[in-house]
Amino acid sequence: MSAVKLDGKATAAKIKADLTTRVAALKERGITPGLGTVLVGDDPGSQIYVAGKHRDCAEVGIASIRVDLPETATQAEVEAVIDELNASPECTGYIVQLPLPKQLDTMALLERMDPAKDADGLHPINLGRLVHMVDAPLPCTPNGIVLLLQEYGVPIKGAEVAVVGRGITVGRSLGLLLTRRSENATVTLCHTGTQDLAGHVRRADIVVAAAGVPELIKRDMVKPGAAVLDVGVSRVNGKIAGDVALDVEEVAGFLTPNPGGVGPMTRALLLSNVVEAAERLQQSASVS
Ligand SMILES: Nc1nc(=O)c2c([nH]1)NC[C@@H]1CN(c3ccc(C(=O)N[C@@H](CCC(=O)O)C(=O)O)cc3)C=[N+]21
Repeated sequence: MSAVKLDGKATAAKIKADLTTRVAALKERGITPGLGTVLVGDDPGSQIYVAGKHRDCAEVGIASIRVDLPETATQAEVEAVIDELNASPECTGYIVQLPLPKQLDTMALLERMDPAKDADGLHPINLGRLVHMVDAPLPCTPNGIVLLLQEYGVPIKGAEVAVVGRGITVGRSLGLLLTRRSENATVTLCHTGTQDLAGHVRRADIVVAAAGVPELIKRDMVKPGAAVLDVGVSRVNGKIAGDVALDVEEVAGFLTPNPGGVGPMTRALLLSNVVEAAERLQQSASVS
């Protein structure tokens, strides 16, 4: 047996085509969506991701504003950039690339952002709204994972889902998303303190591997026919190493390629958050 490919690249292209139309409509009404990125330091991986985000923006007609700070940047320096982006009418949404260098207080910086411009959906107010199950910009990777499953008709309602990894950007947020009434999945959130990882993964209809440990999910841990999503972006000898072993392909019913799976979806949903923020701006401008 071989798994159906959950093609994130193709699904992201469809999302971007829709966004291109909406961006054109916004521009006709005098609003140009603009994404800001704040990158601190010179981690090569982060440089690649940020460059990719600006390319994506150009592709759908979103303006972009790139702010790069040195590895040694102080809290006050990053705060000044955040204040500027909060105030800038050209910037309708922005992200602070994570992780930040150790000297910086990530939580204080996230809290300083205007939640209405939070393109990552990681501002504590917006994550709080997700906990409360009310409308808010959603974290991009979890949102992309749900849309990819829906695109391929993988049932979410009632499914047993093993999420491996409890990071804010993926695991923890995805648990919140999948357990909303509209998704109604049953989620087991596994982490480094989990006693029997293989046991939890084996019961799952959907496995999301977001631990950042190469080949953590092995073939004999996967229930035949399960949908497996690989969020791993570790680099081994310069090549992307996912959290899922390659031969999982032989037992899974659905599998994301990596690259070409979850990554492109994350990027498309970032653009979607920027467009939605601009559309809300346009709506509030037209009623007042
Ligand atoms: N505030 C913040 N928001 C983020 O969304 C965020 C972040 N910080 N820090 C780092 C992670 C990582 N991340 C990726 C996004 C796209 C790909 C992606 O598109 N990858 C391509 C391959 C690209 C390559 O070859 O390197 C693919 O999967 O096909 C990968 C990784 C977003 N992150």
